[in-house]
Amino acid sequence: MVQIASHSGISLAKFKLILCLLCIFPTAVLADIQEDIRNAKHFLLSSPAQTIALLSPYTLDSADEVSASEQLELLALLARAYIVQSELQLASQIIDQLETLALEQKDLLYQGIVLRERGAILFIQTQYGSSLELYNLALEKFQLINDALQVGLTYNAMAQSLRAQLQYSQALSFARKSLALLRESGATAAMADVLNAMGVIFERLNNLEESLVAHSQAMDIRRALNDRPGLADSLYNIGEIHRELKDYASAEMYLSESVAVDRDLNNVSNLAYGLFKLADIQCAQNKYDVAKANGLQALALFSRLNAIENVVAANANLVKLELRMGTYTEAAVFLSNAEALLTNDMSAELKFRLGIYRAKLFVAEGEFAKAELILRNHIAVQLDGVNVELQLMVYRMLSDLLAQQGKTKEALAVLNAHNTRHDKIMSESRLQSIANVQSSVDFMRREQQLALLSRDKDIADVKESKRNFERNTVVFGFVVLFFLLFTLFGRYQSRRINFQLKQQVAERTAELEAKNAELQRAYGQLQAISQTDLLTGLSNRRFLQEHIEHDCAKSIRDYLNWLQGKAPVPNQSDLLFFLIDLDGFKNVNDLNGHAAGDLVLAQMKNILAQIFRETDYQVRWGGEEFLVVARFSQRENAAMLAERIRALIAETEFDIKQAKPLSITASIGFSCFPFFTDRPAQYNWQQVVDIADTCLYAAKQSGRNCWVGLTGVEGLEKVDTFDRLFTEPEQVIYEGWVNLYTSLEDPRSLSWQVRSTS
Ligand SMILES: Nc1nc2c(ncn2[C@@H]2O[C@H](COP(=O)(O)OP(=O)(O)OP(=O)(O)O)[C@@H](O)[C@H]2O)c(=O)[nH]1
Repeated sequence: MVQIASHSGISLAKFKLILCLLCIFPTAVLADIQEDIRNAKHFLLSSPAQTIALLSPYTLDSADEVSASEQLELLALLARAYIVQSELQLASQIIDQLETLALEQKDLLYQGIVLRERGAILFIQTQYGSSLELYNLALEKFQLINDALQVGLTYNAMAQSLRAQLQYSQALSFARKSLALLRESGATAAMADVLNAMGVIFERLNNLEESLVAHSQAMDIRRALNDRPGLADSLYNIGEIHRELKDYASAEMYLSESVAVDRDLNNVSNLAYGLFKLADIQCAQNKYDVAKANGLQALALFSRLNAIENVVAANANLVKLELRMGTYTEAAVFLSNAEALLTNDMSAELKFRLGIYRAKLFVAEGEFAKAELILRNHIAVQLDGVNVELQLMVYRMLSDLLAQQGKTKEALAVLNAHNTRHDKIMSESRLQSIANVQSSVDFMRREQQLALLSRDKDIADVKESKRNFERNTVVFGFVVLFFLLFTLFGRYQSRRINFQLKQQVAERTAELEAKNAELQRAYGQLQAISQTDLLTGLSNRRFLQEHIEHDCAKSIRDYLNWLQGKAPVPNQSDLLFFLIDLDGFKNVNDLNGHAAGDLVLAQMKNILAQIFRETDYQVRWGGEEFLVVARFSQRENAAMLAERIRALIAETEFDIKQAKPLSITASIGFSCFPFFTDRPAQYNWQQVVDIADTCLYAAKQSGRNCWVGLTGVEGLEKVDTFDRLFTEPEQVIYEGWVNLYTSLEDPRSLSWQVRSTS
């Protein structure tokens, strides 16, 4: 199965080219390295020589453009390739380089790989215990970096080591762990290798059915991956199991396919082994012709490969075949060929077998003594490593031979020796079992140590996660605090904005209210202006018309309440209407100028203010005529007020901005609303003004500087005398419909103007 490694000419040329490119195009070199590593991996199992050829140039000192990680990867690949090729010395040298670099780089992965590959070398050197220790150390490294794939691969290596130490159940347990991890890592090809190893272990445990299952699973994977060399291996292994199960037909079928694949692959070595086994199986089925043909082909191939021991073994099988066929001459030829090539360093069992065949031939030829000598030598040597069955068979052959010669006693002695040997072998087997148990205990102890390590790691992990939790809690706390502060800040901002907004709204509202008030004021002013006489500052007619109706209504209400018995006699419910007209005003203008007349008129406000309340209506009724309404007063006060007006005007010295002040008099006519207190709504306020006006006229007619007033008399028949007041006032006064008031000493001197009704 081993191929001879050689550096191909192409690779060396490539190496030189790389050295050139290293100086000129470092990036191109890097690309080449990557490609070479990829190709090297590809060839690793099918053609490790190719892997070595591709990667060796990079291990030289001059190749310093190679990065540390690439150097680690290619050294590991190279080491593996040398191990596959069984070039253990070279492999060790590469592993030393790999170790130096891995330690330098503090790279746990490659430190683990170094340990595992050293373990692999020890395994090949059959130092299984030591290899297992190294695998354990490698395992620790891979567990530290939590690399499931590498742990899986290492478990498989450990399984093989344990299998070699005949600790099959432990081996199986590791193989299963390996399988689970590799499945988890998706390393399908490696899984096939483990299944293959499991198949072998089951075979050793004599659990051939399980072995078949494992090998079949490996075969399925390899078929799916189109791994032809792997498929050939699986087919070979399955064939072997069937052979052990003595299901030769199936064994023949699988081995035939294995042979076909190897023939396709031109894998001469494997083909030779396949044909060798196939021949043996066909021999067991008594298919001597095909068996011989295949056996001869195997012999030819082994010869071509110069695999001398295998050539001897192939000859030995042909001897067995010929012996079974009874063709002793051919058997003798093959046996002579084998014996001619046999050397001391060859397998003890092979030598043993050849001895047995030679003895058989001697027996066939009647050369009993020679046969006996060989058999006795075989018994004396009792070679280790020789198949037990073969060893015991020698006893039986010798016993038979002696019995055949009538040497019954000796035959019995040999049989006894056979039994002793049998017992010894059994006892050795027991000792081996004890050794296995001891080894198992050692393993268990190691596993316990691993479990402790793992527990310590778990505790450390828990502590770490506690620390992480605490740290995360603090971080979380900060995050929460941040959000809290953020929310509070948001609220503060929102409140601030709201406050500003409220403030702005309040300001705007205040502004609006101020504007409104201003507007109201302006409107009031406008209204006041529109209802004020500009010259005198007194109200105008419009003002009176606006307000007087409301007062009249109240007055009427008050009197009606009294009349209806709802209230006592009203004493503050009369509206006293005074019409004041300046006397001879035309003369004022004429004599002093219009401006002087204006000055006189303007000073009337001050005079009226001295007599009337602010709430009374003081109106410039027109020209030099004024109307004053004393509101909610008593009609009994009217005459007194009229007199006060007259007197004050008469005694006032009007400043007309001339040398001398001006004196003037006024005539006053007055009346009251309601005119009749017991029929308050009979005359409206305009009618009352008309009555006052007729009174004023009478005062004018009666000499001026005096006053005249008329009020209705209550308790009379409700007769309308209004028109008559203008047409025949004196008659009405006389009839007693009205009360007459005047400042004239003799009311009879009053001169009434009589108007016609229209
Ligand atoms: N300076 C001035 N004179 C005015 C104003 N309004 C009216 N007059 C004048 O007042 C005078 C009123 O004259 P008349 O109606 O004849 O009455 P009088 O001269 O006062 O005579 P009697 O009323 O009969 O006493 C007119 O000459 C008008 O021009 C005014 O606002 N300013």
